[in-house]
Amino acid sequence: MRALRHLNKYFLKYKYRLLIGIAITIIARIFATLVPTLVGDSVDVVEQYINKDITDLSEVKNGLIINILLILGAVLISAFFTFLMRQTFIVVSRFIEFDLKNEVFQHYEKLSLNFYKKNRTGDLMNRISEDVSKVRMYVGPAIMYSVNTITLFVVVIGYMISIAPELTLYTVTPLPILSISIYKLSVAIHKRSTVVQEFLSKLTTFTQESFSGITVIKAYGIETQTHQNFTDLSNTSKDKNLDLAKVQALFFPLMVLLIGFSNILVIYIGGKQFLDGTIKDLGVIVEFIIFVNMLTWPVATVGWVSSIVQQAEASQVRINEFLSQEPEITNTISQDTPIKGNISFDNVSFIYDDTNITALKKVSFEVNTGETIGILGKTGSGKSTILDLIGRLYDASSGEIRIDGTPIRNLNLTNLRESIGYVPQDAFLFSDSIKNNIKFGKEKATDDEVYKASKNAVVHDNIVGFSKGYDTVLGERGITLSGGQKQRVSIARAIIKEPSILLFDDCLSAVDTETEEEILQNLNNISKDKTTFIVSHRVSTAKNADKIIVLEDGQIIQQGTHNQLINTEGYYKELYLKQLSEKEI
Ligand SMILES: Nc1ncnc2c1ncn2[C@@H]1O[C@H](COP(=O)(O)OP(=O)(O)OP(=O)(O)O)[C@@H](O)[C@H]1O
Repeated sequence: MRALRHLNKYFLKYKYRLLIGIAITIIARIFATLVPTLVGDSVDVVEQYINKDITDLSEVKNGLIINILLILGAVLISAFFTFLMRQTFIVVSRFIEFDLKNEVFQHYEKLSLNFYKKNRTGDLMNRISEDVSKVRMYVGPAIMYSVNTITLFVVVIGYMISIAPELTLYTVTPLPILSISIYKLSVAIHKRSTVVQEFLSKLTTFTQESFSGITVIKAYGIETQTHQNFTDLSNTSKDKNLDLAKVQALFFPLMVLLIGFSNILVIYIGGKQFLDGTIKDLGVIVEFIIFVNMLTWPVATVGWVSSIVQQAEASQVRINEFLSQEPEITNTISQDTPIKGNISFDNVSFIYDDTNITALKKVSFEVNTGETIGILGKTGSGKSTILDLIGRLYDASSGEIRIDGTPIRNLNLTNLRESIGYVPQDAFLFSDSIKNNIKFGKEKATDDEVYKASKNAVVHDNIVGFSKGYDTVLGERGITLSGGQKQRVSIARAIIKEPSILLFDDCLSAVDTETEEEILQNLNNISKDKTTFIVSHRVSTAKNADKIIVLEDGQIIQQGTHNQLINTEGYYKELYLKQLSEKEI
């Protein structure tokens, strides 16, 4: 139960609704317990007529009609309050489910990239949907049935003892057996449903990955193999589901068996006591039979509820496991720290802790506001890592990164991220309209601003060429756009933000050299008062930069301007000559 304590804050938040729910439940149960008493009274009236204690038939009829009307009234009132009971408890459970999902989602968002590398998307999705649903069963049905059972027990057993204590004892004896059996069954159900849950997780992950990577699957023609893998996985999942169904199938027969046993006891013991005169009225036996049936479901729910609580506990443990993860990168500075964009790296090294790869080794350089820096180097040399460190997606392992003279960790993280326009290597577009994808960089941007940014990113003409123009909705990952179009929409998204720092990570790789030239000219105008980083594999992209650094194995091996570097023997000159000859070809 320790993990479930996490939910106490929500119980506190909805305490008034819960208290009202408890009051409603008590009222509903009191009216429900009137029914057996009234049925018993009706039997007594008939018995008295048969025994000739009452001789007037119309008196019997009147008595019965009044009882029937009272029963109808009690049933209606009880039904109405039962409806309100469900409305209260189940509605609260839906509120808590909503709150918890939001809490988990917001926490996911705060967690650093390392967390996403260690945990699979399918697992993240399952904890926020399946696990939260299991927890809802605890905050809703489990609590509702517990309050219901306790109320019914106190009211019904109290009343039964008051009219026939010995018969009560015999009648309720099988009930704990029912409760324990249902509990044992529920534990077995829980064990099997945990396995079912694991397979559901695997199936979700498999499906999600298959359809995210559908292009690769189709391109390699491995649909049959993928389908076979899916079939194998879902076959195992089906077997586990069947195992579960077998145990679940025992639930109701077991209940019916034990109810039947209690009924036989009431009839046998009650009948004997009626014959020896311990029980005066036949109506008592009828009342008891109805009471036993009334108690059976609540007693069964004791076992069922304990299993729900166990499952909720297991799910909450999984949820808490993620909630307790501290974001590695946090905002510790509350005051605003406006950012101009003078950036310096001082002996910065960085090791990816999951792979232990040293991506940067003692890197030092400086860029000032208004300057553009080009970063070149072989693949895996650490170029993207430099950009990631500027956006504080990771913190440097050693050395110091300063922005406007302040160590990056001492800057307000929100201000820092707000002042960065980042275009990643792998442009990610959301399944939304092109316009909204661009406005993602500036939510309140006007249409004119969107057009201006698109024109600067040289993608406007492409967009207006689509039949729905800027309202064209992109598929998942923007698959309706070409690689170069995606990159340019992604550039428009960054520049519409008008940030003080622009980070372009090899984002012109899928664009032809002519368009690249046009974009670079536009960027030149836009970035006059900004600090711009251009990571590239092409000399043509970086040649106009104020400064160029060349990386190899995480170290700066060359730096200078284009003119300086083409006149110096080394990687840059070789690359330049190679790419120049390719262009001539
Ligand atoms: N998220 C990560 N987790 C672990 N290691 C990583 C991660 N990202 C990059 N690396 C490793 O760090 C090194 C530097 O990678 P980085 O992406 O910075 O290189 P790059 O120069 O941008 O390469 P490319 O030109 O191919 O984009 C590489 O050896 C890479 O394998």
